[in-house]
Amino acid sequence: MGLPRFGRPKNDGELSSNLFVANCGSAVGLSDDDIASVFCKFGELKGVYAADESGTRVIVAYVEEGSAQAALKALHGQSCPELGGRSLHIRYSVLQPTPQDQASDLVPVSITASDVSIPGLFLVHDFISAKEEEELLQAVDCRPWNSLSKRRVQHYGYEFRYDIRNVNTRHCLGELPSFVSPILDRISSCPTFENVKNIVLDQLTVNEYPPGVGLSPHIDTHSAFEDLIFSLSLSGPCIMEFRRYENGDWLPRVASSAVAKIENPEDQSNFIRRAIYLPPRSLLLLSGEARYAWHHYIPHHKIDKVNGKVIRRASRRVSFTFRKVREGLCKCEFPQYCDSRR
Ligand SMILES: O=C(O)CCC(=O)C(=O)O
Ligand SMILES: [Fe+2]
Repeated sequence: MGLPRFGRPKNDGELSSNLFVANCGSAVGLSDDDIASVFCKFGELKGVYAADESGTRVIVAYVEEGSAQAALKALHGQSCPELGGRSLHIRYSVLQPTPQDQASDLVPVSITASDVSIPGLFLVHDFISAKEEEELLQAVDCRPWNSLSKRRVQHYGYEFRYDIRNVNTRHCLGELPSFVSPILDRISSCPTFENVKNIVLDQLTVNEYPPGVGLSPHIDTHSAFEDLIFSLSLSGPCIMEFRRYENGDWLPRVASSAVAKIENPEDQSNFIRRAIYLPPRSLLLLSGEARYAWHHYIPHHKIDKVNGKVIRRASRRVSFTFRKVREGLCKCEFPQYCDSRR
């Protein structure tokens, strides 16, 4: 089972026993226990949960609505001395059904990219051997991991900043490590991928997902990265789902007005969905429409259903995502999803 999911109340003025609290969390050095020790003064707590992957937003869930009301009144907009003097932004939040979990059983999971039928999406099975997989895992395991709220990451080339969903192009961390050179060479000579020969991939994000942990729906920021995004899956399988929203929805992640939509993407206009199974050692390419116009995400499941077969997530999945940092504005054909056009 994934973590409980919360969203903005449907009606203004609707009370709830849960609070969405922004500006505190693990990314600013405050543990769930630190936060609980402040909020428990207003009533019995059910728990403190990460609201998203930012590490700066949490859900504080009370047993009683009155406790949430009292905490909101006392703490909203105030700087909180027990939490390092941080000024908390608080609103009500309601528990959502888990549409991602339920609906993923309804969307058929394709094994091949041609079955998914999204232009620009490619999948190559067995792109690397089991020995190469082992070597890549060993290489990253002897380097330091950065812990996010639910998964660990490593960045090479340029650091990816989750708060702005972008990279700092002025801060280059150096070349990509030599242990990925054979992979990069193979990508440039792989006949499945057109137009790749002249592209120098210069940013690598390594993600390590424990079982049951996925990734929220997102489009990699257009202005941050060029067209081709490669993701190599190692160690364990997962499914990746895709959503194409009718109206587009590029939103800056840092704007407070965007929070509800990010927290609860189901609130947005209608979307169509597809899914693909990503086995270990496969290489996925998102390009063109698949990269620019479809949200991709990994459901927070411990078990995936693929063609009626139950597939258990392994003790971890590690992915290597290779991208090319963009210089200048994005000029894609999908302005409704593009931050360069806002
Ligand atoms: O883990 C993956 O395969 C995808 C990662 C991803 O979408 C991202 O880092 O933007
Ligand atoms: Fe992504």
